[in-house]
Amino acid sequence: MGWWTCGCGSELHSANPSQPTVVAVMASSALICDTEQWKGLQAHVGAIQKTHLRDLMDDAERCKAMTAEYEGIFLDYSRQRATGETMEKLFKLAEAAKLKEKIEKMFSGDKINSTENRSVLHVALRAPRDEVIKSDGVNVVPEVWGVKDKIKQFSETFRSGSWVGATGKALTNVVSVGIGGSFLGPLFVHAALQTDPEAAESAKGRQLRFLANVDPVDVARSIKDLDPETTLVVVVSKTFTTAETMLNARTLKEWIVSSLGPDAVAKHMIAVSTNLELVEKFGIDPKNAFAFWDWVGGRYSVCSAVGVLPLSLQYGFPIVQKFLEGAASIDKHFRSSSFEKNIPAILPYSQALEKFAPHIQQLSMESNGKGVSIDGVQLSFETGEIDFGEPGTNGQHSFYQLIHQGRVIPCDFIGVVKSQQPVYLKGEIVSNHDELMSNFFAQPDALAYGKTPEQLHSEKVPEHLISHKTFQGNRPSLSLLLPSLSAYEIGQLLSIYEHRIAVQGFLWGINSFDQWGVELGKSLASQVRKSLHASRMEGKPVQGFNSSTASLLTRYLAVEQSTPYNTTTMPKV
Ligand SMILES: O=P(O)(O)OC[C@H]1O[C@](O)(CO)[C@@H](O)[C@@H]1O
Repeated sequence: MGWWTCGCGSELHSANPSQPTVVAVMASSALICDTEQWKGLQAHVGAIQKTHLRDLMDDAERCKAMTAEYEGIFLDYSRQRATGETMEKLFKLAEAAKLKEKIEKMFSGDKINSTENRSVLHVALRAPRDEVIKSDGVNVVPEVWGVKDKIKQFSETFRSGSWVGATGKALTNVVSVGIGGSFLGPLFVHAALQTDPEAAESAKGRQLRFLANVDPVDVARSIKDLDPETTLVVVVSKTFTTAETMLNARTLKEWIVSSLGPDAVAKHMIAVSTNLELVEKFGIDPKNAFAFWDWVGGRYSVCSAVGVLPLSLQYGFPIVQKFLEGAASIDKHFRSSSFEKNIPAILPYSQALEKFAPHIQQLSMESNGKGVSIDGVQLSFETGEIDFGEPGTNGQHSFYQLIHQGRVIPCDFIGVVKSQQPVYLKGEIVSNHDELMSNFFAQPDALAYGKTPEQLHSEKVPEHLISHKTFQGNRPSLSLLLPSLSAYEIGQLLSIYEHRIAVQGFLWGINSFDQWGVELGKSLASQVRKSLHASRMEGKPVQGFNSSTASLLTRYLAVEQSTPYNTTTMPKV
């Protein structure tokens, strides 16, 4: 597994400075930007912008101080445009935002997702069996372990070959159907485990695939070369109403039924949901349904049956349990360490972001892309980040030019000391992993230092191309170095970023756990769906849309599709 870089659109201190009255203690509906601490930080940051990272990096004491370590995970944030004074001011800001209290409320099951009146308890999903975490006065940990025990048992039966399909054959392939949080988290963990030697050994002879997008081409990809006889479909949906997931689930049901008959569904389809009634209505045996709870946000659900079930089918429960233990270790660190030493609590100050997987993109952008405070007050500063990234050196051959000489985009570099798959070729200067990591160590300095006009002169760059802005550097980043990347560290990494995103939301004073925005697109798609149906089936003209959408739809409908509407057609690939 390599390393990733990440970007975002803004920095904390670029918030709009025109704020109303200064208040020292925040009233419940006051914005964080109205506090003295925010304004003090803003003024300080304005001053620090004048100091180049080259000069900040000259101070070895400062560099040493701007690090944190936990269980061998090492964070170096010295390439942030910040000093010890900045950090003090940030921690004061955290106090003003009541960060400690908010973290405690999350762990204690308070209904901090106030718009949905829900606790936010993904930490309970990885809590040890004897821990007590209450929501609505009820300890949820035994319920969590009840589902985990059921998954353990089911996955052992499945993997041992005792669970047989409709034709008596053992099942070796799993297609997990789900989208958003019901897909991206499990995909990330699967991608990371796939190359871990221990996990790979456990997964020998098995396949785990995902079907998320509603494009029929993706259906074709997900079942290419699979035989329904040896395939198990896991339908994963918190609500069991998501249009894309349900259509994909019905499509794979048809794939199974048309080949093995209707009774095969009981052996070839299982589900994960909070809505067990709808699971049963769909035709899945309730015995083969795995529950989770409304206090688990979709995008925070990878540690529930959403991830634990498909991953246990592929890798076995013991490996997945190690992943959960890794996440739990960070939960403990996050809850109990002082902010100065607290890795997830320090990360957000950098305002850089990761995309070690598209999972983190959803986690961050769906959580913190908000325009009002948790009390509904319009924000006068921007929240949220635009997150993107690439594994290893891929980004270097793609978007890094923008980061080096174009916009300032703070980055996180995530590296691993021990490769999952070490390679060394006799005669090569370095091992393949050292080659990868050479770039991990070099890029942050290239971003921080850039090139001075003197250097450019000595490189004989034509005079007219040289200015202090040619390659100015001063681009912030942070480096996170993990000892290795086994299931345990994968869990740790996940938990670090989950908490990092929560801290950002707590500081900004927003609700990171609702997602009203995405609902609008869904309801508009539903109008289009009705219109397409009416036009295709009843020849009705396109109506009720603006002229642009109407003409796009008319153009789309003008071309006859190769799938007639009244017969079932399946992918041919
Ligand atoms: O698990 P469900 O209910 O199918 O929802 C899938 C995804 O849709 C969203 O609600 C919106 O994209 C996500 O928050 C969620 O992860």
